[in-house]
Amino acid sequence: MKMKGRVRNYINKVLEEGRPLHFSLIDPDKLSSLKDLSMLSKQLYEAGTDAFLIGGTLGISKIELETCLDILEDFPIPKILFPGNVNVVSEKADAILFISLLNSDDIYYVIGAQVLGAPIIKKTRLETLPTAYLIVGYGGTAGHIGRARLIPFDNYDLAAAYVMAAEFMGMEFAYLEAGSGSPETIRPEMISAIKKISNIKLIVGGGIKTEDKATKIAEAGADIIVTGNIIESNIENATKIIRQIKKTRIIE
Ligand SMILES: CC(C)=CCC/C(C)=C/CC/C(C)=C/CC/C(C)=C/COP(=O)(O)OP(=O)(O)O
Ligand SMILES: O=P(O)(O)OC[C@@H](O)CO
Ligand SMILES: [Mg+2]
Repeated sequence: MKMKGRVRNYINKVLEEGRPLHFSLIDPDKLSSLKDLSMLSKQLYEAGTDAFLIGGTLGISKIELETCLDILEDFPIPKILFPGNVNVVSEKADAILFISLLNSDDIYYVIGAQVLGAPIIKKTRLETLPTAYLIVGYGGTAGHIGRARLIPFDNYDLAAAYVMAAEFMGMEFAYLEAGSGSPETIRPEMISAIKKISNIKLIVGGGIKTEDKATKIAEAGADIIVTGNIIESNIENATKIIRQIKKTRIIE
C-alpha cells in the first residue's frame, strides 16, 4: 500500500491524538532469510508498529533493499528509508529520513551526501522528512563511519543546543541516536531537557531492549521510538515493547 505524500500527515495525526509512535528498523543486510522478514513483519504489524524504517550503515545492496520493500509493500503503514549513504534510495518506499549528521566532523555527512542524493530522490518522488541526526554516547557503526564528535550521554545542554540549531534551520525532526546495539540508551533526562526548549519531533533509538526502558523514553517525551536489533534477537520482547509504547500518552 503506497503512502507517498501522506507520511508526514500520518505521523502528525498520531501525535495529535496524544500518543508516541513506534518505528521498526529493518536492516536488509541483517536478515538471515527473507522468509524471516515476512514472519517478523507480520508480528510487528499485528503488535501495532506505526511504520517500517529500512536502512543500515554497512552492506546494503539495491537488490536486498528492494526485495525487503517488496515484502513490506502490502502493510498499510509507511515504509521510510533510513540512509547511511546515497545507496539507500528506492522509489519502492514512501518516504526518506533526509538526514544531516549535524555533529559530524566530516562535511560529507553534513551536506555532501545530501547534495548527491537530492537529484535522485527528486526523481523517485519520495516524501522527504528533514531530520537532524545527532549521535550520542556510544555511537556504534554509524558514529564511526559518520565521524561523529559524539555528544556525551550526560551533556543535555549540548544536545539541546544542537536541537535548537536544527529547529532554527527549519528541520522537522531530530533523531537522538545512541548507536545501534548500544549498551546504554539515550537518557530520559536528555529527552525531557530537549522537550522543554523545543517543539521539534524527537526520534529516539539505539540499544532499546526492554519494555521498561521504552516506557521511560516514551514518558520523557520521545515522539517516535525506534527499535532494531531486538526484532532479530527477541521478537517477543520487540512486540511487548510496541504494545507498551502504544499505551503511553503524551502529557503536555
Ligand atoms: C540523505 C542521504 C541520501 C544520505 C545521508 C547520509 C548520512 C548523512 C549518513 C549519516 C551517517 C550514517 C552512517 C548513518 C547511518 C544511519 C543508520 C541507517 C543507522 C542504522 O544502521 P546501523 O545499525 O548503524 O548499521 P549496520 O547494522 O549496517 O551496522
Ligand atoms: O538496533 P537498535 O539498538 O535497536 O538501534 C536502533 C537504531 O537507533 C539504530 O539506528
Ligand atoms: Mg544495525
